[in-house]
Amino acid sequence: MAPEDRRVVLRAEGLSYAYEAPLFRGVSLALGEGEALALLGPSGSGKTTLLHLLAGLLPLQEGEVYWEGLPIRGLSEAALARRRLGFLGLVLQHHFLMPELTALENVLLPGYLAGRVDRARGEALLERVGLFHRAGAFPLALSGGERQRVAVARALYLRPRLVLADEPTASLDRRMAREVFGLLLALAREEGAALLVATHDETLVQDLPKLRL
Ligand SMILES: Nc1ncnc2c1ncn2[C@@H]1O[C@H](COP(=O)(O)OP(=O)(O)OP(=O)(O)O)[C@@H](O)[C@H]1O
Repeated sequence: MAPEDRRVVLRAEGLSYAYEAPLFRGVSLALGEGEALALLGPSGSGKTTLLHLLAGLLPLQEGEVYWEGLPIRGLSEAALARRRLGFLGLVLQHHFLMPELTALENVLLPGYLAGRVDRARGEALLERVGLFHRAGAFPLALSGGERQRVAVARALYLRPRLVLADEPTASLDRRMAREVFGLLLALAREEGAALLVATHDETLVQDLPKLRL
């Protein structure tokens, strides 16, 4: 690994993707420690597809993705899953919380998968997103904004180097969208995680560098 790659958390070179027809061509990007980048584009432009390629959830067609300098092409599903655990946090449009687990248990869930359960860390994150008092609540009893805040806390729990967020506030009203978005940005910055966030709402990302599809 070249020294300059150590601080580049995520790099993509010449990504092209087609389903039946070409979707995007030659997309390249680089994200350093603690940097944030907004991914913009109209509905159907391929934002979700690009995030899935960067997350190693969809096989690459053309181009390469590097996680901290390591090319992910050719890694097995098992190797990808193992590396993803400590490297990547995901926040999706739908919260994907487990309904049978409490808010705190949902935050701790990646810890169970990684064999690193730290209740105090989970509680501190819940407190940071303003939900310590809801730690024992089940997702059904939470508002949409509260669920997304739990999802943000869960994504940061394992101290990922990279957070990928796909329209994390699309299901929320304006005020709540601003609040959740602000928390996501602040938490990623505090934790030193690189953040790539796809959104169709330019007003949320005025201050961020932008990549347009
Ligand atoms: N598995 C698939 N098979 C075929 N076409 C697909 C598949 N997944 C997505 N597409 C098509 O690729 C295009 C891009 O989809 P994608 O979800 O990546 O875009 P997007 O920019 O995230 O859109 P949105 O903002 O509406 O979520 C769409 O036209 C979609 O119908």
